[in-house]
Amino acid sequence: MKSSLVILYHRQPYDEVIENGKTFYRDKKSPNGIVPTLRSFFNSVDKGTWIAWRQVSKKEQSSFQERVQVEQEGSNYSVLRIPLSPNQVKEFYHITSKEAFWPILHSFPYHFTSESSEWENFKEINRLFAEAACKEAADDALIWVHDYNLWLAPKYIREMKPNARIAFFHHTPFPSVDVFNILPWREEIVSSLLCCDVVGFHIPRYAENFVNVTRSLLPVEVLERQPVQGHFTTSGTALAEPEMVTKLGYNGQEVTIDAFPVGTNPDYIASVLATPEAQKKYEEIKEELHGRKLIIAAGRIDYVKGNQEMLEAFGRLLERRPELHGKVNFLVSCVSAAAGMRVYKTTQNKIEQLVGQINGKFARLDWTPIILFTQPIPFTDLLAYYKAADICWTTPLRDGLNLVAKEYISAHKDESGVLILSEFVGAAVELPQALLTNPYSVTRMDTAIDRALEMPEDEQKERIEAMYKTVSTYDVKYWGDRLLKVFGNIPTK
Ligand SMILES: Nc1ncnc2c1ncn2[C@@H]1O[C@H](COP(=O)(O)OP(=O)(O)O)[C@@H](O)[C@H]1O
Ligand SMILES: O=P(O)(O)OC[C@@H](CO)O[C@H]1O[C@H](CO)[C@@H](O)[C@H](O)[C@H]1O
Repeated sequence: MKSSLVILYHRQPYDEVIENGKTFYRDKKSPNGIVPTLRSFFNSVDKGTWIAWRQVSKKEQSSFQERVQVEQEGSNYSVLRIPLSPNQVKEFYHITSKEAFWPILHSFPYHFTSESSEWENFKEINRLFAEAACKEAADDALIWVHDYNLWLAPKYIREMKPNARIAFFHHTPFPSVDVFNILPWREEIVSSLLCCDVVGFHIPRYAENFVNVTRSLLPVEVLERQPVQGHFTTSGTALAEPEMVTKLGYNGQEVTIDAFPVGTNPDYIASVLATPEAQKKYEEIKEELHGRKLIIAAGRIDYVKGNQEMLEAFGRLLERRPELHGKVNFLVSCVSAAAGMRVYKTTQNKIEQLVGQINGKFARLDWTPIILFTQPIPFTDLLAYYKAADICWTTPLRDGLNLVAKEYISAHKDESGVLILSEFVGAAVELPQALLTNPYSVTRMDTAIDRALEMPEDEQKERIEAMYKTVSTYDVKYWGDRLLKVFGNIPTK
């Protein structure tokens, strides 16, 4: 049966685990903000298909099962898997996506290398995704493509299905025009995105950057420009934007440009925290702290996440304020998102070296300042750590949005807590009540952690309350509905 909603995202929505020869589909362990978002989204639609890749070795080919039916958390959808060889995956994701696109998307041009990239392989995999989508989609279906790994899918879909309804959501930052245009394949990428009916970004700044790139390369027409609406900060912080282009014309296609940041699910977070398991974990954490303050930083191992700068700031804090010795713990949960990422090895080594240096310098028999977790934390436990943490320190150098920040706020509803947030993450223009800081500045980082440690309880509660109102209004359902409204007639539950 054809599907009314076809989602294309390169990862599968679960971890495949083989036990005693049987395959089980378990919740994903490694950090990734898109998978839980899209899984929540599927809870509100009736049927649908998620197209992803799955690595299939030669000996697995004969038994490979293309389609998996997912029935969990009240949702019922199928996952259509595109079989890729280990080499195709390596070239598509670990190298081309992570060593060429990723540094440019996050404005690290000196990390960029295209020599090892396989553009033809990238094109072929995008074409396979497009072919699968066109086969799966009903004539009036919404085909929603996610993130940079599938930049070329819209072009192929438009060629195969001229009347298809195509949307694209860009989960990472979209950099300024002089950074993006470093990519040798820039024209092909933006002309593919201009085949969409809607191209969505987290925040207006990314949307404006995209429009500037299209105008620098192609004869696009600006059809509509509007003042930035809604809850976004429009000036006074690094990623603020007062107005944005909302409609472009190119090659006979009218393209709606929209900014709607991914949300989290505060009610679900509250329900998990209310379970006996979460409450038990929370009590254990508080007991092990013996009254010490807890700072948490959670996320993936990635140079864009700024863990090195945060650890260096924490080291300066202990140097500057000996009265804090024995009084504060810094829990750094820094997980490798996937195996085979050679770009992140250097970052992981640096983090481990810094943790060792700082602990070696300041630890006592009864106090180890930094606790480093390099394994994924089960979501229930992670929420308990958020709840127990007095401060959440989230200062990436760049980050598309950063759902960790929104999850921490959700876990602190009606309570005190402090969020230190980088100005260079998408969420910063949604959450002006966070302690916004510039992770590129030593002084600003030091000031931020000092202020966080000294913030009066009532001020903490006031800020958390205001931020909770934002994350609970602009939650993951709001995000999904925003697009469904544009396309109408997608059967929802
Ligand atoms: N140590 C960890 N173990 C398991 N999940 C984690 C860990 N740290 C973060 N996460 C989860 O990973 C996701 C990270 O999303 P986000 O902050 O948007 O960054 P990104 O999508 O770039 O990884 C969040 O949903 C968070 O719950
Ligand atoms: O598969 P990856 O590691 O390339 O994906 C990175 C992606 C999913 O983890 O992260 C982006 O999407 C998140 C959800 O929109 C966003 O919060 C995050 O900032 C982005 O890095």
